[in-house]
Amino acid sequence: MLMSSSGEKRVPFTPVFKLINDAKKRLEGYKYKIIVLSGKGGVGKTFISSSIALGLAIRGRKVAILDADVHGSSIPLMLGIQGARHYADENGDILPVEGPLGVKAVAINLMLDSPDLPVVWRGPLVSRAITELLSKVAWGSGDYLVIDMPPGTGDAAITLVQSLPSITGAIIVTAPNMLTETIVAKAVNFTAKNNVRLLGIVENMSYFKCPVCGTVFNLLGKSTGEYLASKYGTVLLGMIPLDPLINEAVDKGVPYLLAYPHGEAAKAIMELVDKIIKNTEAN
Ligand SMILES: Nc1ncnc2c1ncn2[C@@H]1O[C@H](COP(=O)(O)OP(=O)(O)OP(=O)(O)O)[C@@H](O)[C@H]1O
Repeated sequence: MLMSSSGEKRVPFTPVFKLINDAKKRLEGYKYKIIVLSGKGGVGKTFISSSIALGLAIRGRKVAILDADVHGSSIPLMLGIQGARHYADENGDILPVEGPLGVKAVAINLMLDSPDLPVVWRGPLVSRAITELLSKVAWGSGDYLVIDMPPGTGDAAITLVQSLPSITGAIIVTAPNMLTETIVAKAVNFTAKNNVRLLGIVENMSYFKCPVCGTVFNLLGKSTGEYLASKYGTVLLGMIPLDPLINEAVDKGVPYLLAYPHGEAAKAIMELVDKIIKNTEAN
């Protein structure tokens, strides 16, 4: 600690570029970093990110997940670790919370006194908080880091992408007919402008298959995933059906993929995970 000439205590100020460098170094231990984004809230981005992380762990990969959706942080809920809290080691480094199947999770929600407290921060503060968080987590090493991105394509999303070393690819989550076209276009442009490879689009809440008669209903409207993928020169990685058991599992505090491994959406998620593995590990 330093003292000013008038005797006031001074501590060194860490500039943002140093935090970004520190964050990059700390994340170098992960072979593949996948960002999951959507241009619009409520399409199931958090459900898809947490399920990809768990699915990769089911396939034997060492996985970590970052909940960067600061205002709508719900990864802990989806992983069934809502009551857990982050601790720091003796160096002050933040330790990830170990979730099911050894998935390491980092989330602002796991640092709050109560998960119900709103995070009332404006854009610049959110960006700084994310960078600072990334620069202080003892991530260790592993195969995959999945990042549930902040909603939209604004400041927080840009800062995050700039703080990550060598992003393997991005997955855009969409849902049928939710004004998808412009929203997906924005997300696609975001990846292009930030030089991130687009792995593909996932259409969530694609359809509902009646468990009794097997009839398929397009409850949210006609699927647009295939059309959007071809329009933006990418692939449709998966169509995940609506499954009421997802919220039932969340309410029970158990991840859906573990509670209902034979559920309709679980099968589609595991197919998606296998495509991700093929796509990333072959390159
Ligand atoms: N395929 C699905 N079938 C049924 N319910 C789903 C499905 N996908 C997500 N949900 C539910 O929809 C709600 C919104 O999902 P989620 O929180 O993942 O969306 P989000 O895009 O991250 O939202 P936000 O941007 O508002 O945080 C949750 O209650 C989730 O359990």
